[in-house]
Amino acid sequence: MTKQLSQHTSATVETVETVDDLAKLANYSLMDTLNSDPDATTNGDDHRARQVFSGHYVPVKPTLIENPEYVAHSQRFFSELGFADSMAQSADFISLFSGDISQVPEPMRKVGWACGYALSIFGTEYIQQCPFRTGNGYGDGRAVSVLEAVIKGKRWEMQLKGGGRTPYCRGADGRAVLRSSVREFLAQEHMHALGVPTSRSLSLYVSKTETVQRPWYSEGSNSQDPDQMITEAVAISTRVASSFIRVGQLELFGRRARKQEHPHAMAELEQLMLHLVDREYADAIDPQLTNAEKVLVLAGEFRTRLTSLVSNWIRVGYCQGNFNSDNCAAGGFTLDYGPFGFCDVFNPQYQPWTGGGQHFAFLNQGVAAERNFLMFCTALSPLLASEPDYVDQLQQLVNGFSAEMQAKMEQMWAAKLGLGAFNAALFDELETLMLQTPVDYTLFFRELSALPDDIGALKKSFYRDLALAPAGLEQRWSAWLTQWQSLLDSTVVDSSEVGSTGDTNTQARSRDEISAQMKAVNPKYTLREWLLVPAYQQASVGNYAPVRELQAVMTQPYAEQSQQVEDKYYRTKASEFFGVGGCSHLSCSS
Ligand SMILES: Nc1ncnc2c1ncn2[C@@H]1O[C@H](COP(=O)(O)OP(=O)(O)OP(=O)(O)O)[C@@H](O)[C@H]1O
Ligand SMILES: [Mg+2]
Repeated sequence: MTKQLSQHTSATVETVETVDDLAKLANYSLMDTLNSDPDATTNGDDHRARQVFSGHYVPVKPTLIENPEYVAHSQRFFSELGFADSMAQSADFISLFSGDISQVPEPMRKVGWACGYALSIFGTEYIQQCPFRTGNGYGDGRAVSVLEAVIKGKRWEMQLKGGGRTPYCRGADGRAVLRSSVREFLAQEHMHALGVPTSRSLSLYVSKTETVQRPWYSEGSNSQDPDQMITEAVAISTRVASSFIRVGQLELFGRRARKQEHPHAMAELEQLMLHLVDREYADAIDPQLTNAEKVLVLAGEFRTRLTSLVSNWIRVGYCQGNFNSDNCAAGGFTLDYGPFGFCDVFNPQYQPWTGGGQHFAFLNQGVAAERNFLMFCTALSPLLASEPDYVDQLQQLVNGFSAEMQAKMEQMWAAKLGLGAFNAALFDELETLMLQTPVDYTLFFRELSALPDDIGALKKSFYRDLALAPAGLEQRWSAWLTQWQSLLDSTVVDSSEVGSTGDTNTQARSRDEISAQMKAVNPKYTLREWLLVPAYQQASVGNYAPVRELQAVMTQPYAEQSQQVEDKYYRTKASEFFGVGGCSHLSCSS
């Protein structure tokens, strides 16, 4: 069954100026090394919702959006890839990334692929979401990968979101609307600029003529659920990552292997594991190891990445909202910006998605990650069936997750506070004060990063006038600040811990250094929902300037930027936005 891993034989192209240049870099490792659904047509024309019983992928042709119009591309990512900016508005590039791959030059292929995956919610296996009640009809319902390329020595997979129906569409339209595409497009590049691992944004095109209906909120509605159907333009955003393998995908193959659903089930699980190692963990896993050894190292590496991912999310105020196993990338980066949100008010229970439940709330994300890690290990455990010692070691990794998560969280809080070590008493009092006041999470930590002498400057982040707050709150804030200042003064920090200089010498820091270190971990600008709403609303009437302005601001989230930018974007959430559907909470994201 195992096919030869494809070699990185693509040509080297310094600057990619045309789709012809890009085609020269094509190198399809997934299609060439993994198994295609044996029931699928090879031309990818079969878009019916159906069960897919085996194979790692289904060949699928995307369905183009009619009359595509350029909305935005990521200049930064283009530059990292060596792509000429002009390409984003060239006819052949627009065609390709708005879903028409019928004309792509060789060796690019005129067929893309979609993958099946399973779903677990907070550690419970589900098959109910599959229309056939088997799990065989669930997967990329509207995500279609169209290219893999080795660019500057690194392999990238390019995936259209909203690229039309696939066999996993479950009767839905396979489309994404402009609103959700703008959100995901901006969020991915913002997250990258925040220093948090993520899939990246390449491009965003909207159809000038094709629309679909979606439930949504009427203007100013306070309803939890959408109260009307609206007509929205369809769009295709292209996201790019080293792979799109999800924990849920390993689970689909793990479940099949566990239940011996077909003769190749175990081999397919093993192939997928090796493919994951090749795509995401090649630097960390010695190819000479046995497969069972690889599984253990893989799990340890994934645990390290996942715990650091979640502590980073919390550092920047991000709540994924729907952290199911199928939205958890096995490479340990952020994937699927659906009902996500960047918090305004600090609230451990913050959860923008009305359907999400508290288990995916802001400060519960570490526990949700632990459940996904458990499902990751459960999925791989059939590969250790003949190695009881290894099963035990895998279990140890699961048992140790929460301690590693806790350690990463403490490191992160210490860095946000400019301290070399976590101080539980100081943090507990701060958390209580932040909740009681309440405070704006981003503004608070950024103001603190200026090392204020008194609490005056911090009040910019308070959602309540302390004069109207319970007696004693102001004094407690002052006492907290004094205690923090004295810890700061007495602290020496290993500068490598905050990731700024790489210098491992322990040294005393000047106030300027402390402030600079804090500003490097406490962003000034985050992509709050009330900033996104006007941007996608304007985009829906053909004005893309606000999207591009937001993109420019949010791709430099730690920079001070101009006074004008500060006045507009460095603010607490206005009172009229609280409780508003589509702004303070969301139901669906598609
Ligand atoms: N309009 C649609 N047509 C077909 N399938 C859809 C549509 N919207 C969502 N799905 C599928 O439903 C499942 C759950 O949706 P979810 O909101 O997690 O995904 P998504 O945002 O489309 O996906 P992704 O995880 O790929 O970013 C996914 O498998 C997705 O492909
Ligand atoms: Mg998803």
